[in-house]
Amino acid sequence: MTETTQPSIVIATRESRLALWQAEHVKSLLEGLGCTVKLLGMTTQGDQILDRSLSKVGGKGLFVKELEVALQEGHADIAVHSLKDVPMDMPEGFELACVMEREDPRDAWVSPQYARLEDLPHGAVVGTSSLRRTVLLRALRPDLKIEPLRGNLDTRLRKLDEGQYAGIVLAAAGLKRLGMTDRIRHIFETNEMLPAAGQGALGIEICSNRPDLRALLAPLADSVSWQRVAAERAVSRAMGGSCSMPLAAHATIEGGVLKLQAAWGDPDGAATLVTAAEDVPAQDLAVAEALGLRVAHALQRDGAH
Ligand SMILES: NCc1[nH]cc(CCC(=O)O)c1CC(=O)O
Repeated sequence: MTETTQPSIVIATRESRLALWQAEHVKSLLEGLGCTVKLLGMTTQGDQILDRSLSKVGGKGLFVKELEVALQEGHADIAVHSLKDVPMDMPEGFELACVMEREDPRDAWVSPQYARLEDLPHGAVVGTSSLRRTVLLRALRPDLKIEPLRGNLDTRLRKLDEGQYAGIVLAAAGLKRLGMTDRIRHIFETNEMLPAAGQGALGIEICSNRPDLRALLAPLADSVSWQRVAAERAVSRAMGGSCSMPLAAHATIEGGVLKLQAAWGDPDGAATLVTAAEDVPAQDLAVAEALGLRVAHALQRDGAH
């Protein structure tokens, strides 16, 4: 009799509540495919450095480096990431094996007192450390005082509850995943606040020398989400994107049309935004990435740098 061994997978994950939820989510999907799955929790530099803004200390890579080392050394097989936190170009030897079905990509307004941004008194303090959210907030309400807010979701909500801010802006996806939709007062439409490339989407990273995992993970991929995110990430890549750049990119696929919008704001300048939008018939990842490049060039032509 032949014995079939079930694949056994170790997931490297950060230990914030959101990261653990995301890893557990992938774990249960993989178990549904017959795998045995364990989590390997770890702390990254991005989790430890909380007193400085990420754009100053080295950016997105800080949240993924330790996980990649665990993959490389064989302590884990896959890493689950919020794609928003994953650098545009993976380091040599690593790849994105799949992009999964996307949560709501939009930003949420969270405030105990004020239902809408419009309700804030003149000069109110709003918390965010995201340059993108800062320039977009400034475009909506130039009078607001934007102050830094770092830390995981629970830390940010605690700081809000301590009264340091009139309100804060967070990704709707994180709040929804953690069952905290009751904290959301308003979800910004994408024309009010254009989301970050990849926001709300999860990706699974593997070492490129593990084609077995590529095949195993294929059923978890969502083609529509992947094309949208590929277009958005191509804008960031072409702009030299890191989180020290105030850049927004958001794609949709409706009626077979891939539509991409992007915005760039001068971090030190006035409340003016450079925007660009284009669409193409949705086809594959290559078409999505080419669209991203065109939109990035349109931004650059109009003054983004
Ligand atoms: N930068 C932290 C981060 N990375 C991903 C999310 C939200 C979840 C997601 O985008 O999938 C968040 C929190 C936030 O921006 O409010």
